[in-house]
Amino acid sequence: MSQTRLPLLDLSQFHAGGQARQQFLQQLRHAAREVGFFYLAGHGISPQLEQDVLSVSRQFFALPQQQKDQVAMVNSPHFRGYTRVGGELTLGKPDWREQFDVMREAPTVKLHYGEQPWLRLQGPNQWPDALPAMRDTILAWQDQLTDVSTTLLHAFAIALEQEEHVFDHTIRNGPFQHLKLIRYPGRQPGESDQGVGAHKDAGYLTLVLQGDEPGLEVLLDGEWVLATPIPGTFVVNIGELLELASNGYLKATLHRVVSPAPGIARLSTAFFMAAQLDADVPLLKLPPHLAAEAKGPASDPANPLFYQVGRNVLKGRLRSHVDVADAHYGDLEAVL
Ligand SMILES: O=C(O)CCC(=O)C(=O)O
Ligand SMILES: [Fe+2]
Repeated sequence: MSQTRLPLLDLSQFHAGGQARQQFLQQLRHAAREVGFFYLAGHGISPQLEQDVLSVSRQFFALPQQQKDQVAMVNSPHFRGYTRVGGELTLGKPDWREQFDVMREAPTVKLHYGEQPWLRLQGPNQWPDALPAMRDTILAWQDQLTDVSTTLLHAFAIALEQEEHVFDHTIRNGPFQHLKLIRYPGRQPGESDQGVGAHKDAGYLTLVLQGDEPGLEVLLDGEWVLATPIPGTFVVNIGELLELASNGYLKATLHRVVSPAPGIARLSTAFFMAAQLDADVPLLKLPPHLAAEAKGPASDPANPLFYQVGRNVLKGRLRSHVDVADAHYGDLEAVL
């Protein structure tokens, strides 16, 4: 495994304008095209909020198992709440991490016959009674990460020589937000080291906050490269929606997390932003010099992407959380 650094970009250069902005856009295009991953500094999110999020996450995972299970995801048709170690699958194998999933806080939609099944993704989050401050901290975090992701989406549009607001109609009613608080326990001898198996993310963009422990690895030119945590930065990666929108010009890159050594736990938060559920993936008209390099998205025949965002998101959720699928979507699995 290599220790090579991923590119590091500074978002304050984008806001500064002039030469600094041009340099940022050039670096962004290069990082997203060649690597699919980069560190982001200068994002403007307060270090205090970051500490509060990691602290509430630590407190949550330290709760007695029975209290965590009170907010188990299997209670929620909206895929919100707690998943035990081994409860989520990647490539059909259990991931050795426990996690707490949050999305946009919304009322439940009453589904009528013939309506789109992905409407059922909308609804309330679950929150543990034991941590009354958790809700406000985590929702503030989700909102701030949404703002940073939206700024990045504008920057991507410009970097691809599009109108800055070319993606806005796909997030106008509120992009699809999905936040995970994650804890990777140290592996015991003989146990699997699949913290999370090799995968690409499905949305537009992902922002990962790593605590102090390394573990996130990125596949570059056939080699797993460690994304060493850098304080004050997020790791940003391109998801399959941006790859699809740019006809493969931008790259969604495989990555994984290797479990920490025995006795060490790794904390992270991952925020995935996609287009709103009722959107279709926008297909950009690239200028000829960029289009010449856009060879189509690298799709996995075993897991075809749908251009309809809600359908794509629901398919991903059903594959990852089989218990939720069985409990709440038994009637739909054949359709998807
Ligand atoms: O925990 C991390 O560092 C990354 C997690 C990840 O890639 C994911 O959940 O999609
Ligand atoms: Fe990921």
